[in-house]
Amino acid sequence: MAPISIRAVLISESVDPRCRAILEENGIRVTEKTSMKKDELIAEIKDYDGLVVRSATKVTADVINAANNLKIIGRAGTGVDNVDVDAATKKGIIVMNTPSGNTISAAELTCALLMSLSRNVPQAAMSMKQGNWDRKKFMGAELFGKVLGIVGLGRIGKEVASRMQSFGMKTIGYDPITPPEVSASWGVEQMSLEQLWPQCDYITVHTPLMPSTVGLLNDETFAKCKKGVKVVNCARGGIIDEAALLRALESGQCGGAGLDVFVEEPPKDRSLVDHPNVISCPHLGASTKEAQARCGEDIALQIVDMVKGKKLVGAVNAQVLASTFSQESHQLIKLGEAVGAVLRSCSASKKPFSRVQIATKGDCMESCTGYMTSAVLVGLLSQDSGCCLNFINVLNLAKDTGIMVNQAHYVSDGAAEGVCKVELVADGCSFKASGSVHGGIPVLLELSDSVYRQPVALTGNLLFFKASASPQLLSSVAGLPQHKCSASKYS
Ligand SMILES: NC(=O)c1ccc[n+]([C@@H]2O[C@H](COP(=O)([O-])OP(=O)(O)OC[C@H]3O[C@@H](n4cnc5c(N)ncnc54)[C@H](O)[C@@H]3O)[C@@H](O)[C@H]2O)c1
Ligand SMILES: O=C(O)[C@H](O)COP(=O)(O)O
Repeated sequence: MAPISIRAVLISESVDPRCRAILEENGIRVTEKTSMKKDELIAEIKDYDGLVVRSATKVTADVINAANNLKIIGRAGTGVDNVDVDAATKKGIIVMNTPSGNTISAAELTCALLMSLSRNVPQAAMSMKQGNWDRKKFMGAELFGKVLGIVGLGRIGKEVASRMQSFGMKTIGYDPITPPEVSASWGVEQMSLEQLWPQCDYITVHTPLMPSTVGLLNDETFAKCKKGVKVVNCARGGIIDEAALLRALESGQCGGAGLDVFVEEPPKDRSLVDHPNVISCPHLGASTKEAQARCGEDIALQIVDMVKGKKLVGAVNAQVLASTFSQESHQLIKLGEAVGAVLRSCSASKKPFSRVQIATKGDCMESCTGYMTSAVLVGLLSQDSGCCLNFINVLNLAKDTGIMVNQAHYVSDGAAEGVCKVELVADGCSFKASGSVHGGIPVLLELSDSVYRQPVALTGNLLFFKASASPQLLSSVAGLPQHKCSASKYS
């Protein structure tokens, strides 16, 4: 994989200064422009290869489509719901985040809200500032012995669990991916949401915002909870349905809410913020010096490592790309792309492609199974796609254009060299090619039914000439005397 060149990065939010410093130390020009409106961002983004954001910049499809040079969107933080990841993937742009940099800070704020809810700390502090001394009004309840339901048992959910266990809370939870035995090892008993709702005194959500998590707590689920349940949302606005929460607070079904995040930030509708049983923060989960230093530094280092071709860390939409950063992958990628390009030329008059079958053989090809399909498809589809094709978008493009792609790997049959065989079906005709790497150079071994006695180096410009085996014809094309030419079906 050719190194990804990043010369200019735009930072569109307040990101720790270490981010800029690290990028600049590595020869990347950095511009910081915060609080841009959408139109300003659309106008500005054209000049950059990289964009670094936090949660406030909405990197919509409009912004992405205006970004002709953009190669990376770096999120100095966890949630990427403010980035249209599908649009970025389609355009071949890497989306990268720093998912562990603010875990502890977000977990600590969640715990602070749980404690504040149990003892009315913000309301009492406000009352004191107003000159009152009201001991009765702010009667609280101990957390000790209460049940905390944690929905989403990833990084933050886990840290919240261990901290609240030290207060003597019983922690139960639900997560569709984290195995129950794993969460049990850190003291969280997993169960279905149906079982969880009625048991909880407190519920905290720690899932990403996505269609399946929008409105996890809604009118119906609130009704299944204990009367007076208290809820915390330090994940994303909308995971707890805001209108349902307000109704539950008003009816007393919900006894209090701690909110760090809102569907609209800042929220124009202040009904929740102003409710006496709600304590809220302006999205402060990651707002600590430590978290910001980690996230700012991490995103810059991840970008630099990628540019230097060292490794790819934190990419959320480029799983294939991550396996292409090893030295040995470079020649194999060239091989796949070249075999794809040869087949593209051979089948030029027979489009569209309907099926591509890729088979790799031999131990040395085992490591490339993750990216060989993408490499072949890049070679095959590059000229016709009309967009910049790369390992981030090529599988999607093949799928969108209805090309059926199969890949298989076969263990070595004793032959030392690894082989990559590709069969392409276009307009009912089949085209086949196989290649290998000899002495660091990708070579063609077979093309359709012709086997080359002398492997053909897949470098530079190649002319494939199809004719019946006739030394006279070949000598006239090559401009050489007959005795110096040998011909097969393809030469
Ligand atoms: N308030 C803040 O400033 C702040 C800071 C950091 C992160 N966050 C938010 O917190 C979220 C969680 O962060 P994390 O680092 O723990 O992420 P994570 O990916 O480690 O954990 C998320 C967990 O949610 C689980 N999940 C997915 N769908 C689910 C569902 N339907 N029901 C239950 N669980 C489900 C996943 O399996 C995963 O284990 C982020 O997506 C981000 O939006 C907010
Ligand atoms: O997802 C995150 O990382 C948090 O919500 C933090 O967002 P922020 O970087 O805008 O504070």
